[in-house]
Formats: sequence, structure tokens, C-alpha cells
Amino acid sequence: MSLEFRHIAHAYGEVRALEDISFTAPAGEITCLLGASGCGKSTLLGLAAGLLRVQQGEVTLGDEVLADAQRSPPPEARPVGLVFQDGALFPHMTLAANVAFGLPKARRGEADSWLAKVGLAGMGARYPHELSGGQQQRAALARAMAPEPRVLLMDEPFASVDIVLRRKLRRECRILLREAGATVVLVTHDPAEALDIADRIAVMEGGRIIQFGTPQELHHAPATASVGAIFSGAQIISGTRGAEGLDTPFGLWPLESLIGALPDAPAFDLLVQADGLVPVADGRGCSVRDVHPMGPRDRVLLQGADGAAITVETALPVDPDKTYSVLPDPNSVRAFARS
Ligand SMILES: Nc1ncnc2c1ncn2[C@@H]1O[C@H](COP(=O)(O)OP(=O)(O)OP(=O)(O)O)[C@@H](O)[C@H]1O
Repeated sequence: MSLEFRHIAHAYGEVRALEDISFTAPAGEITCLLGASGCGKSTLLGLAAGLLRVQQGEVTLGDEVLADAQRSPPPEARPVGLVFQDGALFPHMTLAANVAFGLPKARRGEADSWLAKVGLAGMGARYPHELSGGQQQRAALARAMAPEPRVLLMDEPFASVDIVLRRKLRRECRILLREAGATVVLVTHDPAEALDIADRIAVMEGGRIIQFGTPQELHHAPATASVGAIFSGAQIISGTRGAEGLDTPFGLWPLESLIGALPDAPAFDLLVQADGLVPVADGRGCSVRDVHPMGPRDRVLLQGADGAAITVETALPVDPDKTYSVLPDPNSVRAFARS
């Protein structure tokens, strides 16, 4: 059952947190809300969960209105499971009791099998303080999934887990969620996390969605340079229209380096990939600040005369005592008009 947000706007007094948000989290898929702190992710989740009242617009589940300015059922009356950053297990209850808490009496015996699904087989008799942070978060996931809610809302669910375990846990979590067929909306500020787990991503900035799409769609046609920059190795540098191409702090770039045509504007945000750039030792003034060997390639940080920096990943030898310019590969740079 898909969860749809229609023309949602929200303010906390004078602070406008969300402006005309519309998107659909498709049934059985994982949709990530991705954006920097304060962009409105948790507010959006809170409106669907019933932690906040809808002020403007509506949230629908399938054909039914879940909440609008007139209707705001409490969280427990919504067919929605919630998982928060800290798991928030009941500390005085065993894991099995935690998981059984949301189940009808006849189904309470299922708690142990839900714990087994998240890799906590045989741990039902333990208390939350007897578990690691990652195990607590797994238990919280089991508790949220056990009642088989049609929708699962997750706010930074892996944030309190250490980085090594986080990746493992979110990949396992993705498989479990897909198998359960739940419609999931997951909040994160970490682009790598969104790309790792999401079927679709809503990229948010300043209370708005600037692009909604699959990771492939965002990669192939980013709406802004900042959307393109969520991918590893991507970076944004400044450029202006020159007589024979683009003037950048790292040299003159020919128009052939562009993907598509140059927008009609005097100044640009240029989206470039670190492994699509070639360092050229031509004494043009970019100094070498760092050369970091990373296996097959080196990661090189070059600094232009104006202080701007660019990262280049290259298999070519780079001499820290020389100065360079940087040349992009043909068809590798996306130019966005600078507002
Ligand atoms: N209770 C509140 N009272 C006043 N302003 C609030 C309140 N809650 C959130 N805000 C403001 O609303 C905006 C959106 O906040 P929200 O928590 O939804 O963002 P977020 O993207 O989830 O941020 P984070 O990643 O830091 O949790 C921010 O400007 C925030 O300061």
C-alpha cells in the first residue's frame, strides 16, 4: 500500500519547516528522505506517524486519508511501525517481551521467531542493557516489524551503530524489509546510506524536495549539482563562461568536456567526478597538497591559485614539487547555471 504526501506544508511558529511537499512512497519499496540537518526530514516523518498534526495538505495510505488538517489519529491508531535512532526498547522488559508488546495475545509466541529473523536467536530472555548497540537496534527493528505494519517509518535507524556494523545491518535490514513487503520511509542525512538501502530517494533542501527518483535516475540526470554530489567521488567546482570554454580555478576546460550543452548563464556550478579528471604537469599553478595512494590509483588534492581545491583520482604519477592544471575527460562534466 503506497504512502502519499500531498501538498504538505508545515511551520513551527515563524519557522517554515516544509513547503508544498508532494511525493509517493511506493508500496513494498524503501524510500529515503535524504538531506542536511534541519531540512525537514523528521517533520515529514512525524506527520505520517501522528507525532505532529498536519497543518496543510494530506497524507494518504492506499485509497484512505491517513491524516489531514481535520483528522489526526494518534500513532497507535495508525497502521504504522516506528523505529528511531536509539531503538528505545523498554529497559525493564526482556527482548522477547519487548517484541511481544505490540502483538495481540494469540501471537505473542512469535516474538522469538522475529528475534531470530534479525539475528538474535536465543536472546529473548536478555534485557536491553545486556546487548550491544547494534543488537539493541536489531531488537527494535524486530519489535517494529512483528505486528507486520503496512508502513514502517524509520528515523536515522542506524545512527547509533558503529560504522562497520552499520553497513552490514542496513543491508540485512533491506533484505528483511523487502521480504516483509512493507512500505518503508527512512530518514537519513548520509548519502552513502541512502544509496545503499533505498529504492527511491527524496533529496531535500530547505523544506523542499529538490528531486525524487531512483538512485539511477538521480545519477543519470541530477536536477542540481548538489543532487549529483551525493555520489561518491563527485564534487562541485565553480566556473565561468570563457572565450574558448569554461574558465575554472584549475585551467580552461573545453566545451567537449561537457555532458550536454552549456546553460545560458555567465557562471556555473560544475559537477565533476574525481576519476574523470587528468592532472597535467604544465606549470599552470595548481599546487599539490596531498597524494594519497589508494591501491590502483592515487587520490590527489590540488589547490588552485585562488585557494579552491579539487580532488583527482589518477593512476598517473604526480610530483608534489611540480604545478599542474586539471583537464576533465570528454563528456564528463555537468554544468548547472549558478543562481
Ligand atoms: N519543535 C520545534 N520547534 C521549532 N522549530 C522546530 C521544531 N522542530 C523542528 N524545528 C525546525 O524545523 C526545521 C526542520 O526540522 P526537522 O527536525 O524536521 O529537520 P531534519 O531534517 O529532520 O533535521 P535533523 O537531521 O537535524 O534531525 C528546522 O529548521 C528546525 O529547526
